Amino acid sequence: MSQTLSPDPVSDSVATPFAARARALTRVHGRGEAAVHALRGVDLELPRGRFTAIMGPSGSGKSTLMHCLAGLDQATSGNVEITGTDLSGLDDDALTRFRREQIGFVFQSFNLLPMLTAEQNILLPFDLAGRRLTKADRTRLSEIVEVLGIADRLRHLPSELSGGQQQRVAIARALVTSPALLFADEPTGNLDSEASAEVLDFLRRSVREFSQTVVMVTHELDAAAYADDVVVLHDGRVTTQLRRPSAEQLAAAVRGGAR
Ligand SMILES: Nc1ncnc2c1ncn2[C@@H]1O[C@H](COP(=O)(O)OP(=O)(O)OP(=O)(O)O)[C@@H](O)[C@H]1O
Repeated sequence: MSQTLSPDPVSDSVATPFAARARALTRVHGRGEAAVHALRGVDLELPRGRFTAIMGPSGSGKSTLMHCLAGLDQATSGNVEITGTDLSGLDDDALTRFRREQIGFVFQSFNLLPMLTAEQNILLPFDLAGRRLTKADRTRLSEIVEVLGIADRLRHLPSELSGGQQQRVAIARALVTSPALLFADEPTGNLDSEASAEVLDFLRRSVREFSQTVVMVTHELDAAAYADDVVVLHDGRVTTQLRRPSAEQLAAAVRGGAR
């Protein structure tokens, strides 16, 4: 496919070079003897327009970190800034609105609504926001579905699509509103290797071709190899940050454990 997506302006790109920033982030689940320290003081800066993978063993805090960064979970202490906005300063309604406008999500289980067509699923964020589609939105939609190779599947229900196609619909839904950040939680966990490669390749293209910022949680070394940066967690702490690591560096960092 030769088509490229046109860049969207990022509103305050001059003001903050980081799409997301966490400072001294802690998250404790439960209390007293049952308390689980899922994050133990995470400092992290995620630059705009890059593809970052978050890796680490099971239970190391990857999902908790992603949920705190995305405003789906509240940190016990510390703070998260997304495009310069401190999430702790927002009340519930403002946080919901902020998430809807600034953040896209892709989940392992696709999370498409089964009774809606692919196109209706992709346009759901506009319905939820009570927003009518502009001409520019329509143009962006056509570009995205063309690049994702699902233009001829828009009238189909999710049950009529393969797993890879369903995940591409989910990615289109996450991208259609031009979010400042796209979070992907094990996006290839339910896909075979061919469909995984397609999905990862598209996530990478969305970063290269229209400056999307993507943060992906994965435990697969092959998936992390598509990222520009890799953040490795062990026991609730960032133990390593790597820029375009080799497969060997990556494997060693994930095996490595806390230092
Ligand atoms: N709601 C919760 N209540 C209690 N403990 C929790 C809760 N959510 C997560 N935890 C604990 O926090 C720690 C970090 O969990 P988290 O799901 O963030 O890790 P993860 O690296 O994403 O793991 P996995 O790769 O298995 O999904 C784990 O010990 C987990 O059991």
